[in-house]
Amino acid sequence: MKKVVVGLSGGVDSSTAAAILHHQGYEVIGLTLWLMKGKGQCCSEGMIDAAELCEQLGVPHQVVDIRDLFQTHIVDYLVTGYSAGITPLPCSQCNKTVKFGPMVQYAREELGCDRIATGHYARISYDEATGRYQLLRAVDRNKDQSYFLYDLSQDLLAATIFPLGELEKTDTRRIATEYGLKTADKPESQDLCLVESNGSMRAFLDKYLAPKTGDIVDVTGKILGQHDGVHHYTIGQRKGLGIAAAEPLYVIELDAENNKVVVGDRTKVTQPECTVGRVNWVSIAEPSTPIHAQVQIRYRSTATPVTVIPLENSRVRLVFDEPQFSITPGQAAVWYDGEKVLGGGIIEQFS
Ligand SMILES: Nc1ncnc2c1ncn2[C@@H]1O[C@H](COP(=O)(O)OP(=O)(O)OP(=O)(O)O)[C@@H](O)[C@H]1O
Repeated sequence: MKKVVVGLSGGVDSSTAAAILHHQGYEVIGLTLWLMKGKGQCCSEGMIDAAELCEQLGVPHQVVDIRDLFQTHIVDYLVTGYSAGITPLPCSQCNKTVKFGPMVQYAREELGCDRIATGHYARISYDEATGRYQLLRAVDRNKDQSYFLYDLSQDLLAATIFPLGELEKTDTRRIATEYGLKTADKPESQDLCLVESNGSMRAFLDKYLAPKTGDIVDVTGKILGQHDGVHHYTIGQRKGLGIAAAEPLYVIELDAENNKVVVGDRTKVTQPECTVGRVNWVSIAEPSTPIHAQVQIRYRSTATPVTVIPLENSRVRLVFDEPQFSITPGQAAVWYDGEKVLGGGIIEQFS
Protein backbone atom coordinates (compact mmCIF):
# COMPACT_ATOMS: atom_id res chain seq x y z
CA MET A 1 0.00 0.00 0.00
CA LYS A 2 1.24 3.51 -0.80
CA LYS A 3 2.21 5.33 2.37
CA VAL A 4 1.77 9.09 2.94
CA VAL A 5 2.42 11.39 5.88
CA VAL A 6 -0.32 14.03 6.09
CA GLY A 7 0.40 17.32 7.88
CA LEU A 8 -2.52 17.91 10.23
CA SER A 9 -3.19 21.30 11.78
CA GLY A 10 -6.54 20.23 13.19
CA GLY A 11 -8.45 22.28 10.60
CA VAL A 12 -11.01 21.14 8.04
CA ASP A 13 -8.64 21.38 5.06
CA SER A 14 -5.93 19.05 6.34
CA SER A 15 -8.56 16.73 7.85
CA THR A 16 -10.25 16.40 4.48
CA ALA A 17 -6.93 15.94 2.68
CA ALA A 18 -6.16 13.04 5.04
CA ALA A 19 -9.64 11.53 4.64
CA ILE A 20 -9.48 11.73 0.82
CA LEU A 21 -6.12 9.92 0.71
CA HIS A 22 -7.31 7.38 3.26
CA HIS A 23 -10.37 6.61 1.12
CA GLN A 24 -8.16 6.39 -1.97
CA GLY A 25 -6.34 3.52 -0.29
CA TYR A 26 -3.23 5.26 0.98
CA GLU A 27 -1.75 4.17 4.29
CA VAL A 28 -2.08 7.54 6.05
CA ILE A 29 0.06 8.65 8.98
CA GLY A 30 -1.09 11.93 10.56
CA LEU A 31 1.68 14.29 11.63
CA THR A 32 1.21 17.45 13.63
CA LEU A 33 4.11 19.83 14.03
CA TRP A 34 3.97 21.51 17.40
CA LEU A 35 4.87 25.06 16.44
CA MET A 36 4.23 27.26 19.43
CA LYS A 37 2.97 27.60 22.93
CA GLY A 38 -0.54 28.79 23.70
CA LYS A 39 -4.03 28.26 22.42
CA GLY A 40 -5.30 27.98 18.90
CA GLN A 41 -4.33 26.34 15.64
CA CYS A 42 -0.77 24.94 15.63
CA CYS A 43 -0.90 24.81 19.43
CA SER A 44 -2.50 22.31 21.75
CA GLU A 45 -6.09 22.78 20.51
CA GLY A 46 -5.07 21.93 16.96
CA MET A 47 -3.17 18.87 18.13
CA ILE A 48 -6.21 17.49 19.95
CA ASP A 49 -8.46 17.97 16.92
CA ALA A 50 -5.84 16.29 14.74
CA ALA A 51 -5.53 13.38 17.17
CA GLU A 52 -9.33 12.93 17.23
CA LEU A 53 -9.45 12.98 13.43
CA CYS A 54 -6.82 10.24 13.24
CA GLU A 55 -8.72 8.22 15.82
CA GLN A 56 -11.84 8.60 13.68
CA LEU A 57 -10.02 7.48 10.51
CA GLY A 58 -8.25 4.72 12.41
CA VAL A 59 -4.78 5.92 11.40
CA PRO A 60 -1.74 6.66 13.57
CA HIS A 61 -1.00 10.21 14.70
CA GLN A 62 2.38 11.60 15.61
CA VAL A 63 3.38 14.94 17.07
CA VAL A 64 6.81 16.43 16.51
CA ASP A 65 7.91 19.26 18.78
CA ILE A 66 9.61 21.86 16.59
CA ARG A 67 8.88 24.91 18.73
CA ASP A 68 12.57 25.84 18.77
CA LEU A 69 12.73 25.80 14.98
CA PHE A 70 9.58 27.93 14.76
CA GLN A 71 11.00 30.36 17.31
CA THR A 72 14.27 30.77 15.39
CA HIS A 73 13.01 30.77 11.82
CA ILE A 74 9.70 32.57 12.23
CA VAL A 75 9.42 34.49 15.51
CA ASP A 76 13.03 35.76 15.56
CA TYR A 77 12.93 36.38 11.79
CA LEU A 78 9.83 38.55 12.18
CA VAL A 79 11.09 40.47 15.19
CA THR A 80 14.48 41.17 13.59
CA GLY A 81 12.84 42.19 10.31
CA TYR A 82 10.25 44.52 11.82
CA SER A 83 12.85 46.20 14.02
CA ALA A 84 14.97 46.83 10.89
CA GLY A 85 12.05 48.57 9.16
CA ILE A 86 10.91 45.78 6.84
CA THR A 87 7.65 43.82 6.84
CA PRO A 88 8.65 40.15 6.62
CA LEU A 89 6.32 37.55 5.19
CA PRO A 90 6.42 34.58 7.56
CA CYS A 91 4.28 32.09 5.62
CA SER A 92 6.54 31.21 2.67
CA GLN A 93 9.50 30.94 5.05
CA CYS A 94 7.41 28.78 7.39
CA ASN A 95 6.29 26.48 4.59
CA LYS A 96 9.80 25.84 3.37
CA THR A 97 11.84 25.80 6.55
CA VAL A 98 9.42 24.80 9.28
CA LYS A 99 6.73 22.70 7.61
CA PHE A 100 7.68 20.96 4.35
CA GLY A 101 11.41 20.53 5.00
CA PRO A 102 11.07 18.93 8.46
CA MET A 103 7.98 16.94 7.44
CA VAL A 104 9.73 15.37 4.45
CA GLN A 105 12.82 14.70 6.54
CA TYR A 106 10.80 13.10 9.36
CA ALA A 107 8.75 11.06 6.88
CA ARG A 108 11.87 9.76 5.16
CA GLU A 109 14.10 9.18 8.16
CA GLU A 110 11.67 8.12 10.88
CA LEU A 111 8.76 6.61 8.97
CA GLY A 112 10.39 5.21 5.84
CA CYS A 113 7.92 7.12 3.70
CA ASP A 114 8.73 9.31 0.71
CA ARG A 115 5.44 11.20 0.26
CA ILE A 116 3.81 13.93 2.32
CA ALA A 117 0.50 15.73 1.82
CA THR A 118 -1.02 18.94 3.14
CA GLY A 119 -4.35 20.73 2.86
CA HIS A 120 -2.90 23.61 0.86
CA TYR A 121 -4.84 24.89 -2.12
CA ALA A 122 -2.32 24.57 -4.99
CA ARG A 123 -1.41 21.97 -7.61
CA ILE A 124 1.80 20.23 -8.62
CA SER A 125 2.48 18.70 -12.02
CA TYR A 126 5.55 17.11 -13.56
CA ASP A 127 6.85 18.44 -16.87
CA GLU A 128 8.42 15.53 -18.81
CA ALA A 129 10.07 17.90 -21.28
CA THR A 130 12.07 19.87 -18.70
CA GLY A 131 12.19 17.26 -15.94
CA ARG A 132 10.88 19.83 -13.47
CA TYR A 133 8.00 19.80 -11.02
CA GLN A 134 5.68 22.70 -11.61
CA LEU A 135 3.66 24.56 -9.04
CA LEU A 136 0.23 25.69 -10.27
CA ARG A 137 -2.51 27.87 -8.84
CA ALA A 138 -5.42 26.07 -7.17
CA VAL A 139 -8.64 25.58 -9.12
CA ASP A 140 -10.37 27.64 -6.39
CA ARG A 141 -8.70 30.98 -7.15
CA ASN A 142 -10.13 32.54 -4.02
CA LYS A 143 -8.31 29.99 -1.83
CA ASP A 144 -5.18 29.71 -3.98
CA GLN A 145 -2.07 29.49 -1.75
CA SER A 146 0.58 29.12 -4.47
CA TYR A 147 1.95 32.57 -3.51
CA PHE A 148 3.06 31.14 -0.16
CA LEU A 149 4.60 28.03 -1.71
CA TYR A 150 6.97 29.58 -4.29
CA ASP A 151 10.02 28.80 -2.16
CA LEU A 152 9.63 25.01 -2.19
CA SER A 153 12.55 23.19 -3.79
CA GLN A 154 12.16 20.63 -6.58
CA ASP A 155 12.92 17.91 -4.04
CA LEU A 156 10.09 19.05 -1.75
CA LEU A 157 7.63 19.44 -4.64
CA ALA A 158 8.51 15.95 -5.84
CA ALA A 159 7.61 14.54 -2.44
CA THR A 160 4.33 16.46 -1.99
CA ILE A 161 0.65 15.80 -2.75
CA PHE A 162 -1.99 18.55 -2.53
CA PRO A 163 -5.29 16.60 -2.50
CA LEU A 164 -7.37 19.82 -2.38
CA GLY A 165 -5.76 21.57 -5.35
CA GLU A 166 -8.52 20.58 -7.76
CA LEU A 167 -11.37 21.33 -5.33
CA GLU A 168 -13.44 24.37 -4.50
CA LYS A 169 -13.56 25.12 -0.80
CA THR A 170 -17.28 24.31 -0.82
CA ASP A 171 -16.38 20.82 -2.13
CA THR A 172 -13.96 20.39 0.76
CA ARG A 173 -16.67 21.17 3.32
CA ARG A 174 -19.12 18.90 1.52
CA ILE A 175 -16.65 16.00 1.44
CA ALA A 176 -15.79 16.57 5.11
CA THR A 177 -19.49 16.43 5.95
CA GLU A 178 -20.05 13.32 3.79
CA TYR A 179 -17.22 11.56 5.61
CA GLY A 180 -18.66 12.78 8.91
CA LEU A 181 -15.36 14.38 9.93
CA LYS A 182 -15.37 15.99 13.36
CA THR A 183 -13.73 19.08 11.89
CA ALA A 184 -16.29 19.52 9.05
CA ASP A 185 -17.85 22.66 10.56
CA LYS A 186 -14.73 24.12 12.09
CA PRO A 187 -14.44 27.83 11.24
CA GLU A 188 -11.75 29.05 8.84
CA SER A 189 -8.59 30.54 10.24
CA GLN A 190 -8.85 34.18 9.17
CA ASP A 191 -5.34 35.42 9.54
CA LEU A 192 -1.68 34.62 10.11
CA CYS A 193 -1.36 32.04 12.89
CA LEU A 194 0.67 34.48 14.98
CA VAL A 195 -1.95 37.17 14.57
CA GLU A 196 -4.71 34.75 15.54
CA SER A 197 -2.90 33.54 18.63
CA ASN A 198 -1.82 37.03 19.76
CA GLY A 199 -4.86 39.07 18.71
CA SER A 200 -2.90 41.34 16.32
CA MET A 201 0.57 41.72 14.81
CA ARG A 202 1.09 44.75 17.09
CA ALA A 203 0.32 42.65 20.18
CA PHE A 204 2.72 39.94 18.98
CA LEU A 205 5.54 42.43 18.31
CA ASP A 206 4.95 44.26 21.59
CA LYS A 207 5.91 41.06 23.42
CA TYR A 208 9.41 41.32 21.95
CA LEU A 209 10.04 44.97 21.04
CA ALA A 210 9.78 47.84 23.52
CA PRO A 211 8.07 51.05 22.33
CA LYS A 212 10.61 53.53 20.95
CA THR A 213 9.24 57.01 20.35
CA GLY A 214 10.50 58.86 17.29
CA ASP A 215 9.52 61.41 14.68
CA ILE A 216 7.21 61.10 11.72
CA VAL A 217 8.73 63.35 9.06
CA ASP A 218 8.05 64.41 5.47
CA VAL A 219 10.61 64.05 2.67
CA THR A 220 12.18 67.41 3.57
CA GLY A 221 12.71 66.25 7.16
CA LYS A 222 9.94 68.42 8.63
CA ILE A 223 8.49 66.84 11.78
CA LEU A 224 4.77 66.11 11.36
CA GLY A 225 4.13 63.89 14.37
CA GLN A 226 5.39 61.13 16.63
CA HIS A 227 5.45 57.36 16.37
CA ASP A 228 6.00 54.67 19.01
CA GLY A 229 8.39 52.40 17.08
CA VAL A 230 9.09 51.88 13.36
CA HIS A 231 8.06 48.23 13.80
CA HIS A 232 4.45 49.33 14.11
CA TYR A 233 4.39 50.68 10.54
CA THR A 234 4.52 49.31 7.04
CA ILE A 235 5.24 50.84 3.63
CA GLY A 236 2.08 52.24 2.01
CA GLN A 237 0.23 52.52 5.34
CA ARG A 238 -2.15 55.48 5.47
CA LYS A 239 -4.37 54.82 8.46
CA GLY A 240 -3.24 55.25 12.06
CA LEU A 241 -0.55 57.85 11.40
CA GLY A 242 -2.29 60.44 13.57
CA ILE A 243 -1.35 63.32 11.28
CA ALA A 244 -3.76 65.92 9.96
CA ALA A 245 -2.77 66.92 6.42
CA ALA A 246 -4.46 68.50 3.39
CA GLU A 247 -3.72 65.48 1.19
CA PRO A 248 -3.59 61.77 2.16
CA LEU A 249 -0.14 60.79 3.43
CA TYR A 250 1.41 57.32 3.25
CA VAL A 251 4.42 55.74 4.89
CA ILE A 252 7.11 55.86 2.19
CA GLU A 253 10.19 54.84 4.20
CA LEU A 254 10.98 53.20 7.54
CA ASP A 255 14.35 54.55 8.65
CA ALA A 256 15.09 52.20 11.54
CA GLU A 257 18.64 53.47 11.99
CA ASN A 258 17.46 56.99 12.75
CA ASN A 259 14.13 55.84 14.24
CA LYS A 260 12.12 57.85 11.72
CA VAL A 261 8.94 57.13 9.80
CA VAL A 262 8.94 59.10 6.53
CA VAL A 263 5.61 59.98 4.93
CA GLY A 264 4.68 61.40 1.54
CA ASP A 265 1.92 61.56 -1.04
CA ARG A 266 0.80 58.57 -3.10
CA THR A 267 3.24 59.26 -5.93
CA LYS A 268 6.17 58.70 -3.55
CA VAL A 269 5.03 55.20 -2.74
CA THR A 270 4.44 54.16 -6.35
CA GLN A 271 7.45 52.67 -8.11
CA PRO A 272 8.21 51.43 -11.63
CA GLU A 273 10.62 48.70 -10.49
CA CYS A 274 12.24 46.93 -7.57
CA THR A 275 14.83 44.25 -6.86
CA VAL A 276 14.11 40.85 -5.37
CA GLY A 277 16.57 38.61 -3.53
CA ARG A 278 16.70 34.97 -2.36
CA VAL A 279 14.99 33.98 -5.60
CA ASN A 280 13.72 30.45 -6.10
CA TRP A 281 12.93 29.38 -9.65
CA VAL A 282 10.12 26.86 -9.56
CA SER A 283 8.48 25.69 -12.76
CA ILE A 284 11.36 26.76 -15.00
CA ALA A 285 15.14 26.83 -14.56
CA GLU A 286 16.71 30.25 -14.04
CA PRO A 287 16.59 31.99 -17.44
CA SER A 288 19.66 33.73 -18.85
CA THR A 289 17.69 36.57 -20.45
CA PRO A 290 14.69 38.69 -19.29
CA ILE A 291 11.26 37.09 -19.39
CA HIS A 292 7.73 38.47 -19.36
CA ALA A 293 5.42 37.29 -16.63
CA GLN A 294 2.67 38.43 -14.28
CA VAL A 295 3.72 39.25 -10.74
CA GLN A 296 1.98 39.40 -7.40
CA ILE A 297 3.69 41.63 -4.86
CA ARG A 298 1.40 40.59 -2.04
CA TYR A 299 -0.95 37.71 -1.34
CA ARG A 300 -4.22 39.33 -2.33
CA SER A 301 -2.93 41.59 -5.11
CA THR A 302 -3.87 41.03 -8.73
CA ALA A 303 -1.09 39.61 -10.90
CA THR A 304 0.27 42.43 -13.04
CA PRO A 305 2.49 42.36 -16.19
CA VAL A 306 6.21 42.56 -15.50
CA THR A 307 9.63 41.98 -17.04
CA VAL A 308 11.81 39.80 -14.84
CA ILE A 309 15.50 40.54 -15.39
CA PRO A 310 17.85 37.92 -13.92
CA LEU A 311 20.76 39.34 -11.88
CA GLU A 312 23.64 37.57 -10.16
CA ASN A 313 23.43 35.84 -6.77
CA SER A 314 19.80 34.65 -6.94
CA ARG A 315 18.42 38.15 -7.48
CA VAL A 316 16.20 39.66 -10.15
CA ARG A 317 15.03 43.14 -11.12
CA LEU A 318 11.29 43.49 -11.69
CA VAL A 319 10.24 46.20 -14.15
CA PHE A 320 6.47 46.66 -14.02
CA ASP A 321 4.46 47.60 -17.11
CA GLU A 322 2.55 49.97 -14.80
CA PRO A 323 4.20 51.46 -11.67
CA GLN A 324 3.07 49.65 -8.54
CA PHE A 325 1.74 51.13 -5.31
CA SER A 326 3.16 50.13 -1.96
CA ILE A 327 5.97 47.73 -2.85
CA THR A 328 6.89 46.42 0.57
CA PRO A 329 10.40 45.19 1.41
CA GLY A 330 10.25 41.81 3.16
CA GLN A 331 7.11 40.66 1.33
CA ALA A 332 7.31 38.07 -1.44
CA ALA A 333 7.09 38.87 -5.15
CA VAL A 334 5.90 35.80 -7.04
CA TRP A 335 5.80 35.75 -10.84
CA TYR A 336 3.51 33.53 -12.88
CA ASP A 337 2.93 32.45 -16.42
CA GLY A 338 -0.86 32.15 -16.27
CA GLU A 339 -1.51 29.58 -13.58
CA LYS A 340 2.10 28.41 -13.36
CA VAL A 341 4.47 29.76 -10.68
CA LEU A 342 7.71 30.58 -12.46
CA GLY A 343 9.61 31.88 -9.47
CA GLY A 344 9.59 34.20 -6.53
CA GLY A 345 11.71 35.90 -3.92
CA ILE A 346 11.81 38.56 -1.23
CA ILE A 347 11.45 42.26 -2.13
CA GLU A 348 14.60 44.11 -1.11
CA GLN A 349 14.90 47.47 0.61
CA PHE A 350 15.20 50.29 -1.92
CA SER A 351 15.75 53.52 -0.05
N1 LIG B 1 1.10 22.47 12.77
C1 LIG B 1 1.01 21.80 11.62
N2 LIG B 1 1.44 20.53 11.54
C2 LIG B 1 1.35 19.84 10.37
N3 LIG B 1 0.84 20.35 9.26
C3 LIG B 1 0.39 21.62 9.28
C4 LIG B 1 0.44 22.41 10.46
N4 LIG B 1 -0.09 23.62 10.19
C5 LIG B 1 -0.45 23.59 8.89
N5 LIG B 1 -0.16 22.39 8.34
C6 LIG B 1 -0.44 21.94 6.95
O1 LIG B 1 -0.41 23.06 6.10
C7 LIG B 1 -1.67 23.23 5.46
C8 LIG B 1 -1.99 24.70 5.26
O2 LIG B 1 -1.90 25.34 6.48
P1 LIG B 1 -2.69 26.69 6.78
O3 LIG B 1 -2.10 27.24 8.01
O4 LIG B 1 -2.76 27.48 5.54
O5 LIG B 1 -4.10 26.12 7.23
P2 LIG B 1 -5.53 26.12 6.63
O6 LIG B 1 -5.59 26.48 5.19
O7 LIG B 1 -6.37 26.85 7.58
O8 LIG B 1 -5.79 24.55 6.70
P3 LIG B 1 -6.48 23.72 7.83
O9 LIG B 1 -7.97 23.90 7.60
O10 LIG B 1 -6.02 22.33 7.58
O11 LIG B 1 -6.01 24.29 9.15
C9 LIG B 1 -2.66 22.52 6.36
O12 LIG B 1 -3.80 22.11 5.63
C10 LIG B 1 -1.83 21.35 6.88
O13 LIG B 1 -1.82 20.28 5.97
